[in-house]
Amino acid sequence: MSVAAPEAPADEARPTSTPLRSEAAIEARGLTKTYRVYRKREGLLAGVGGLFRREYNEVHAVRDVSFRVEPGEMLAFLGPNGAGKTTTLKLLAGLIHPSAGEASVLGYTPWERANAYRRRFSLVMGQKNQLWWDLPAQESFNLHREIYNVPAAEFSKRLDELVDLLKVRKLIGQPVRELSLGERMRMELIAALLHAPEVLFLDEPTIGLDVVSQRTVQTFLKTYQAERGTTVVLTSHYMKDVEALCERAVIIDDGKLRHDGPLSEIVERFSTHKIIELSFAGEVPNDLERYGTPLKAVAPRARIEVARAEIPRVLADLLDRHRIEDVSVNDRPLEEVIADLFGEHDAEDEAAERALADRELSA
Ligand SMILES: Nc1ncnc2c1ncn2[C@@H]1O[C@H](COP(=O)(O)OP(=O)(O)OP(=O)(O)O)[C@@H](O)[C@H]1O
Repeated sequence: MSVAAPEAPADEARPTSTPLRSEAAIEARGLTKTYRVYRKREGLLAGVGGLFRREYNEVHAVRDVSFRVEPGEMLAFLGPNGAGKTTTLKLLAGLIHPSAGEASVLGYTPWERANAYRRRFSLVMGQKNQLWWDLPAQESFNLHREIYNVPAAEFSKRLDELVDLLKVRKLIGQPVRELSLGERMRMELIAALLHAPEVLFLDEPTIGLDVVSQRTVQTFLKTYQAERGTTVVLTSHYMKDVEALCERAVIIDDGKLRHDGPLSEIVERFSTHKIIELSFAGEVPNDLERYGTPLKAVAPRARIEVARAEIPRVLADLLDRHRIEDVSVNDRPLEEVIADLFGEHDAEDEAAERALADRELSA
């Protein structure tokens, strides 16, 4: 006689879809999200008609994206504005359903929204305030303790460590609306980490922060992640965050995956130019444009940006025509390569402006 095993409570149930390969902390396969956006038609008549027969446009936010994140890895998830980064993170956090494809995070299908999964990850969005605006952060932390069922002793210990690491002990009793953007982001991070998630999705955690706060957040994330082995997916427009924290990057553009590999390969793969640095024995010649684009430098040194394919010819020409004491050929900084790739030369200004507008809206 066989006895049916009692059914696991829906909450705790593991995903029922076909298990994906291996023990990756996160795996996305063919992840696709298409939004349907109501198309408003011009004119009164058309508007009235639209009440009866709605027309929609499709926005292909994420198209057939596949990648893996290993346990304990910190992955940079990069792309220009509107590339589909936030949508991907929302899918992985189970906030929205995909139009097609599969994903597995810690063995769960995110959009099945098992409570057991919710307790094991956190999503921090730099542009969204998740704490109670009018209450001290401490109150929001207490609420998180209740929601996530964190035992009191563990909660106190973690909170103690986090406030020290993020240097906000004196501020946790102050209403959140009185905090600076940098202080508020540190509180957001604390709230996100109080239940010790194994996976952390960070969407622009340093957006709009001043350089000092940016560095505090970076240092904190680095220390915390190294100690806890948390798996992190980080989106950021600040390449300094990315360079400080991640070794591997996935790049998406227009919803499609364009690169998945070491950060160092990005420069190799996408940089069309290199920089020749020269130290002249005499005067710096005034016809450097013939070799490429001269960059700022102090005599007797000079820097020229030169197309990669031209480097051997330009070097030979320079050495032939001038007395040169020292020469080196260097890659362009990652920040510049990414900015070119995304056509976002003023990404930092743009990000700061967006954060400011966001702050004004929520104030
Ligand atoms: N709820 C929605 N309804 C319709 N379209 C949406 C919705 N959310 C996002 N989109 C669109 O999907 C595309 C991808 O947006 P998403 O926010 O994922 O990009 P992103 O890479 O995070 O951009 P950013 O760096 O600017 O935050 C964009 O064209 C955006 O306008």
